[in-house]
This record gives sequence, C-alpha cells and structure tokens, in this order.
Amino acid sequence: MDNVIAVRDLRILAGDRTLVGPVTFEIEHGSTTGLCGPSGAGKSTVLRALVDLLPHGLRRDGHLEILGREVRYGKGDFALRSTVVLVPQTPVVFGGSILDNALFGLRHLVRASKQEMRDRVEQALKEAGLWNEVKNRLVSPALDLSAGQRQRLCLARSLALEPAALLLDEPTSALDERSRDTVEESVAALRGRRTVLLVSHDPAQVARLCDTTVRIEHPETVALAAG
Ligand SMILES: Nc1ncnc2c1ncn2[C@@H]1O[C@H](COP(=O)(O)OP(=O)(O)OP(=O)(O)O)[C@@H](O)[C@H]1O
Repeated sequence: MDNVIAVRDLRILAGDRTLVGPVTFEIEHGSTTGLCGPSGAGKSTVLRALVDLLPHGLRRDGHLEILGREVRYGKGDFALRSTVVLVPQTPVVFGGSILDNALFGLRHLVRASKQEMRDRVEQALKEAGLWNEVKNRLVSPALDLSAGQRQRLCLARSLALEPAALLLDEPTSALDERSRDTVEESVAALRGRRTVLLVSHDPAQVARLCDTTVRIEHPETVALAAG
C-alpha cells in the first residue's frame, strides 16, 4: 500500500529549542491512524506542520513527503492546500448559510462549475453523516447548528475538497456524549475509504476508530530513549 504522508525526523523548533520531536511515521493510503501521546508532546503542532500552519515563531525541520514528493511549502504549492486538509479542534463556522459554509473551501481552492461544487458538497455532507439533517435547510444560518452538527459541517467542508489525507484534531473533545457519538459515527464511516490522521486523547476512541497508531513523546523523552 502506498504512503500518503511520510515524515522523517520532523522537529518543531522555537529558535534553537526543540519543542516537538523528532518524529518519524508514515500514513498509508486508506488507513485511519491515531496520533497519540502525552499532553504537550506536540500532536496538534505536528498536524499544523503538515499543513504549513505553524504559529508565528515556530519552524519545521526534517523531511515531509506528501504523495511521494518532498514538501517545503512556499510559493507554488497551492494544490497542496486541498491535498492534506486539517479540521481543527474547534469547528470554524461563520455567519453564512449551511451551504455557504460547506462550499467555502471549494470556492477558494478548486476550479469547478457551480453544479459540480454543489454535487461535491452534497456528497460530502452525506459522507459526514449530516445530509439528512440539513438537506431541507441548506440556506439556513450555519450558526443555528448544534456543536456536533457544526463539527460534521467542518468535516464535510474538508471532504468536499476530496483531499488525499484528512487531519482531525481532537474532533470530539468539545462535545457532549451524544454529539460525540454522531461525530464518531461519521469518522468511522470514512474508514477504509479515506486516509485519516486522528489526534485523540482517548485510547478507547483510538481503539474504536483507528487501524494503527503513531505515538509521539516529549523531546526530552525521545532524547532519553535515544541514550
Ligand atoms: N505558538 C507557540 N509558541 C511556543 N510554543 C508553542 C506554541 N504552540 C505550541 N507550543 C508548545 O509546543 C508543544 C506542543 O504543543 P501541542 O499543543 O502541539 O501539544 P499536544 O500534544 O497537542 O497537547 P494536548 O494533548 O494538550 O493538546 C508544547 O510544549 C507547547 O507549549
């Protein structure tokens, strides 16, 4: 099976200080991989590094390959923005309609006809398990949706881009149990059909949703283990 993402000796640095890593892992096409590790080890920061969204002042060192090509990010990497897509921990929903929110990424990153975009969004909403709840109110404000629905809307927005890999940062951590279950069902439905990297604090959730696990540790722990 081919790798979608390959990371080798990835470090995140603030000046000369290593905040995260080194981390080495590969994400196989069609897999759901859990990214685990203690609080502060750098799970969220690794996801952000993979999509070139590191906070100001942090930088990446080491190798990152996406679909077999070394990635540096910079000018001319526009297509990569829809190749690996991050769904943040807190759903980013803005004050337009449900449809506008679902179309947002497509409108900005993909050239397609209106009908094609509409079809892709419908398919993505179905895949995210939200279609039946919103199909009769696509023009209603997205801010009327519940927290779990908002998270699934963000999932749909990303799925509509048909990314090679989807990065989910603690998608259920801010949700009550019922909403958590609906989001989990959506992530479970992607298994084997999409390539997913899922950050989760919850070993039971990782066991439920993931085929394989990558564990990252604090830099001091990595250094100790290396002797
Ligand atoms: N903007 C920043 N500036 C400086 N340090 C940062 C910044 N963002 C994160 N860090 C540091 O990077 C390290 C990794 O943080 P990160 O949030 O990625 O960990 P995490 O494993 O996702 O933690 P948690 O499970 O608690 O969410 C931590 O030491 C954190 O303090």
